[in-house]
Amino acid sequence: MARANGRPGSAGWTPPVADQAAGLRALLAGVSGPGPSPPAAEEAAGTAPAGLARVMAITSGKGGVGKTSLAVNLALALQQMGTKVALVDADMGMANVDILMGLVPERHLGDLVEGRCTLDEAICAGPEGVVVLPGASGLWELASIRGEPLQRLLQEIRRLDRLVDLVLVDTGAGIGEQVLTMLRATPEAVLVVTPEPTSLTDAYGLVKVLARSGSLPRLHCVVNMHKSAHEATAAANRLRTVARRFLGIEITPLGSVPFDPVVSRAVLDQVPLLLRFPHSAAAGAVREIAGRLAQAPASQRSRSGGLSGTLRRMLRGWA
Ligand SMILES: Nc1ncnc2c1ncn2[C@@H]1O[C@H](COP(=O)(O)OP(=O)(O)OP(=O)(O)O)[C@@H](O)[C@H]1O
Repeated sequence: MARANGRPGSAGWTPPVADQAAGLRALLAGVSGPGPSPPAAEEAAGTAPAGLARVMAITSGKGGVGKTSLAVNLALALQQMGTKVALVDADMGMANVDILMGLVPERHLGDLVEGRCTLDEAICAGPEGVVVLPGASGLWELASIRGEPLQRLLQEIRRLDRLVDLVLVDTGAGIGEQVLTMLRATPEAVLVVTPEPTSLTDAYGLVKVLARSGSLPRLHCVVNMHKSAHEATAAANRLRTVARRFLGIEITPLGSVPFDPVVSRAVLDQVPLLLRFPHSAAAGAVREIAGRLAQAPASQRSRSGGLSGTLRRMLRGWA
């Protein structure tokens, strides 16, 4: 469980205190066993086993485009709309979901992967009841676990799959091996770009590498930090058009978030934008994107099985 940072000025949400942590534990206790493993035939047929969470990566070709800010605030917006959300910080180099949410986690994903703690101990109660699995390490370690420790981990992750409706995974940026392995295994991904040519080029580069591997998630895109609606539309269209024309891949635009100085102020306060500046233009834009995301049909391709299914595919990718 996590401690709150207790920073003065962290207004806008009540940080997790003992009873919230206990509430989360109680919720997990209600999800008693690991549940049935999704049968191989079901997975091959591409039908999602009932009760397992939809999984979506939040990724980018270039760093610093606002991927983590979007992941945190999308999680909040969706939760406020009634979707139960878990946010997994899998950005190993720059794991900072906890910082943006004002949490001080005692455990993280790496501890769970290496069997040093249970899921209950690794997760934190974030604002609005978002379940947060903080990062730091754990992805490389995943590649080498086998046998009994792996089965234990999969059981724990299946509990998370049945606790929430949606798992958002904040990945690292770029085309590193960890990110690619994760994206090849993930059913859906939101590609975050800014209107800058470097961001669009790097995003296209990422899609191209994934396309060559023949295994890529259903792709959505969000244009962040735009200066005008026209600029945002032009950027989304450019990315869409080149991906369709040269790679034969569809990227569905989900909307855009304007450049808004309150985003950085919320980061400084370590309070998510949606709670610190709920009436800002950027917060409104995030809520619109969340609405579209909730409406978009979940991917049913042979990629079902919640986060535990994604994990199994990642392990096959590394094998
Ligand atoms: N819409 C926005 N308007 C203004 N500033 C923004 C906006 N979105 C993000 N930022 C700022 O951009 C910076 C980078 O954001 P963030 O850390 O979320 O990006 P990232 O893509 O996750 O970066 P990294 O690759 O380092 O993980 C932060 O200072 C954040 O406050």
